[in-house]
Amino acid sequence: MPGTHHHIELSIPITSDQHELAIALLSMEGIEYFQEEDRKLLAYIPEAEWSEEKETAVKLALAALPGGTPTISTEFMADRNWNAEWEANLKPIEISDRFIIVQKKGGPAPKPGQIQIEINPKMSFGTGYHATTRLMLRQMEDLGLENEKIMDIGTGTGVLAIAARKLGNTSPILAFDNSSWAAENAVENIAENNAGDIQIELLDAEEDLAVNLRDGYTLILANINKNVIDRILPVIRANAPGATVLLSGILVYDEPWLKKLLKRLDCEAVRTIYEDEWLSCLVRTA
Ligand SMILES: C[S@@+](CC[C@H](N)C(=O)[O-])C[C@H]1O[C@@H](n2cnc3c(N)ncnc32)[C@H](O)[C@@H]1O
Repeated sequence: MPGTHHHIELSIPITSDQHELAIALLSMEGIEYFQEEDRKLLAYIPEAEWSEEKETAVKLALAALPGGTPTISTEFMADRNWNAEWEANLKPIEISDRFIIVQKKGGPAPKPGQIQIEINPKMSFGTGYHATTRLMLRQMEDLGLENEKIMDIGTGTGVLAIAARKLGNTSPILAFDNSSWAAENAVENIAENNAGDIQIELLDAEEDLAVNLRDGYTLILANINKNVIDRILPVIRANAPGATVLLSGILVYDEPWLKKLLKRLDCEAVRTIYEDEWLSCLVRTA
């Protein structure tokens, strides 16, 4: 894939009980890559997106933390082998009785009936360490998605597409992301899990959705964020009538906004589940 992946690392000195809130606040600023450490949170922004305005926006967002904006330090991070660094930090994470996510090398044996997904996340989102991913996986468990034609919007590590295959889905899956890093990583994770025949593309949901939806997807997975969902749900409603849409990446504080959006689009919230300050909503578009 072309392009480099230089990043700015923000080091935010906060205790781990503040990580979830800080991640939520920063994700509203479009920041999606985090690493949680003992006494700090590290956040990564592509170099091209870092500016004085962005720095001000980050500081303003973090002002909502108890104690106010912490002193943030920044460091330029040249493209490098994130793989090894993430692997060193990751621990297996049990999503439910049905799913456990392990890093590439090893992990505990799954319980009877439990599905093991191996994720080597590099810098992509979707390690299972974030509540929004866990909520998606838990929603998917009992959907009976064997024959659904699935579109996975913002696939990150590819974790949801892989999970769908491991739940017995055998129909076409299109998984895409607008980050080349994620798209590359998803391809590797799919191979690692022998979850073949998943089409991975570098696409932007806000530009390329309508044309791809014409292929007749019946289940659309979208763990993204409020702003993108606000713009793409009407496109899904118009171009994939009757499809089921599984949403995540929405803060509980934004549930009233979601309800209004669904009402406006004449969609039904079939099941909403929660973890920490996040929710996932299963939506029927007709
Ligand atoms: C919250 S992560 C979800 C990753 C994974 N699906 C999961 O559930 O863990 C959101 C992903 O959406 C991607 N993304 C954000 N905006 C997008 C857009 N407009 N089009 C395509 N992908 C987008 C990000 O690069 C990121 O990988």
